[in-house]
Amino acid sequence: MPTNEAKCLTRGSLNAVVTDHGIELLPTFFIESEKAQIFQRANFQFSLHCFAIVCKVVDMVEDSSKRKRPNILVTGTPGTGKTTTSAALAEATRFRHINIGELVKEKNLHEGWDDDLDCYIINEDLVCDELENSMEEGGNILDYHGCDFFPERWFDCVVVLQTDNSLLYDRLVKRGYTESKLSNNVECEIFQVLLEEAKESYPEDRVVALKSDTIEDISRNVSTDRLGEKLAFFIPMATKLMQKDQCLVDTGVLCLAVPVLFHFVRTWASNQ
Ligand SMILES: Nc1ncnc2c1ncn2[C@@H]1O[C@H](COP(=O)(O)OP(=O)(O)OP(=O)(O)O)[C@@H](O)[C@H]1O
Repeated sequence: MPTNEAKCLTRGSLNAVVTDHGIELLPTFFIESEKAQIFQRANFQFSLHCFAIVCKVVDMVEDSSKRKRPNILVTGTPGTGKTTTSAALAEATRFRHINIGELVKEKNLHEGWDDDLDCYIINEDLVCDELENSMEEGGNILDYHGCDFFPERWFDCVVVLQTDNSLLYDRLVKRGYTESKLSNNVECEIFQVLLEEAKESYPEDRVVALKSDTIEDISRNVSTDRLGEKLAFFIPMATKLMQKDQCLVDTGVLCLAVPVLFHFVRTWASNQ
């Protein structure tokens, strides 16, 4: 198995075949490199260990798909509506809304205040450590105006909100932003900095850019009509993932159980 394949693929199948020597497990299971080594040495003869192997396979299937629900990152320039959209999305999906700015403040995940930028200097490592368990579990909507320091594996979808420059300007003025903060953010929007960052940090097919000019845009972005078009997997994906996981477990067990049973019958018959 080529190393790159072993590294990036985590699923496949493991077939048990009855031979003259007993049962051999033939791995076509694409797994992480460490686990791959176990199976590269495969051609396991059937023995009492077989039961342990079956358990291991089932464990691995479960392991490789621990996340039963997707994680979504909602990003964009400040003022594009991340918090408003994430809150609405959380209500529609029943997922957890995590506002990174709030989390940083609440849990002290920063290295002090930056007077020039007028915000906390966040400690990215502390933030990632804080979130790791929840992200592994899935079902999170992260809301932050940056996206390049989160692990790529965390997200199934990265939504980049975009707002017309003059509308954004007005929103930020209403917030009382200083002139330099205003122009920084509007420039950031003009040059689509967040969209570029998202495309560089995540596979393109996971990145969705959505217009967020009006309240109607927000409701359209999280409505079921819109789900059918762009975000269809937000709600159904959780169910699909669970069905797929169950199916993989079932298939793994079935692939092994049938030949194992056959072997027992054959051994029993030959002893008669
Ligand atoms: N699509 C929209 N249409 C109209 N108003 C909006 C829209 N999105 C956001 N707003 C308004 O703009 C302001 C900022 O919204 P919000 O806090 O959701 O933005 P944000 O991107 O999360 O900002 P930040 O990054 O600073 O937290 C709020 O007053 C909100 O009501």
